[in-house]
Amino acid sequence: MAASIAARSSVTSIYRQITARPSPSDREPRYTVKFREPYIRRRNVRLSASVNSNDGAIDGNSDRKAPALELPSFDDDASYDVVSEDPLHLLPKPLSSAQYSKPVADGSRLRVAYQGVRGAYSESAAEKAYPNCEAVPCDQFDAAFQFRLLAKFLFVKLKVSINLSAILLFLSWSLLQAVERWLVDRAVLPIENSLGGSIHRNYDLLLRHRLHIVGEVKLAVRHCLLANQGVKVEDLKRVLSHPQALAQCENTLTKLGLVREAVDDTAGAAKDVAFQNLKDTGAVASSAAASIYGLNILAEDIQDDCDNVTRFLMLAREPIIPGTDRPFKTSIVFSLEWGPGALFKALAVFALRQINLTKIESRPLRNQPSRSSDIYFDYLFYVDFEASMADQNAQNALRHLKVLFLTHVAAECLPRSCTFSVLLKAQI
Ligand SMILES: O=C(O)C(=O)C[C@]1(C(=O)O)C=C[C@@H](O)C=C1
Repeated sequence: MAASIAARSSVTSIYRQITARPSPSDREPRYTVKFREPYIRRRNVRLSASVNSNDGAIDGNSDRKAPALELPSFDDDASYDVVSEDPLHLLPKPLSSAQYSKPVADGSRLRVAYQGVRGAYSESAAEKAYPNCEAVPCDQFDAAFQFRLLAKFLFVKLKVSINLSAILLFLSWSLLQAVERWLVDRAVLPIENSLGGSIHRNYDLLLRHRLHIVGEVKLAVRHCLLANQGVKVEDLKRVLSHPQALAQCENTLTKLGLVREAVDDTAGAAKDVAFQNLKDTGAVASSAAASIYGLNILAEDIQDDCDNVTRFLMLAREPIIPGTDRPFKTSIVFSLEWGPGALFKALAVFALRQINLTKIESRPLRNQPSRSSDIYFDYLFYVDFEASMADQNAQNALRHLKVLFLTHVAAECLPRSCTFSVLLKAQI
């Protein structure tokens, strides 16, 4: 009987000890799975693979032995491959392609929320991805929305037309909640920077929200040191900015000996400096922020590397179906049962099919009981690869991944995969 993982919001799983045991009959180690104490895994990860319960064991049967885990073979990997036209029912759902700059169905402009105030880099990213969009500034906090009923009352009952950004800011609605609650059509989320690396908090946010990646955009980020008119560099004692921006300007700020203070976004820093007419405090922000808030540019291009690029993801409520007519990129997230070479074997399913990986990131899996030895963590692996989910090759790779780690080891729905996005490179 097939059980859909997606249907389970909290998946009961079991703690297992994997031991490698040399088998007398062949030279390759065989892995046996020994179940120990049961525990509950509560994950908010959207899962869309299905698992055959005949394989055993999401029920926590403590004596069940799992079959041997086979190593991925470079000779017989084709045995996992199918050429059928419709294998998708076994696989993570294919998601999204992009709807760039198209008006929404009612003819109005696409509303794209970004975190921060006017002049933030995220605003430029929104405008780059969707040139005719209405970019909507939004609060960053991921807090629960306390005024939902009030907003519903205003919008639905009184049909009040109020400036959207004012409402979003007033209500402290988070960026991603704004999309989820249909106030905007897209959200822009910085995910990675060429100097600072991955923006981990935003990786975690991807899993906490029911949104799909529908595109990405890369933006050259050129930071300026801004101050009020008449203020000189020597007058400055502190500097305000977003933590990522402060980190990207580490060398310059260290040379200047400025005390760094983190705020929610770069443009917000510029706004604070201007509105409070601060004389001993500067801001690291864009030249656009300088002109919006009437600040002077004391220094340009102060980032540690002149090629400073941030990659932003575009998120939407609805996925769109990937095709094979253009190049696609797919993002998946999964976790692995630990054991020798587990990650190597997982990644081999892509290498075997000449599928190029463009990014791998790991994050600790939260709310997990610690393993007995206390030295192992569980991880979520985020992998981006260059293929479309409509491509048979990509489907086979994910099937292979599933066979290796779901059917054999897991009795318990591992990998807790999979796709939360497919995005279209060609249009970016
Ligand atoms: O503060 C801003 O202006 C942002 O858009 C945020 C952000 C980020 O989170 O990385 C975006 C681009 C730059 O890397 C610095 C800051």
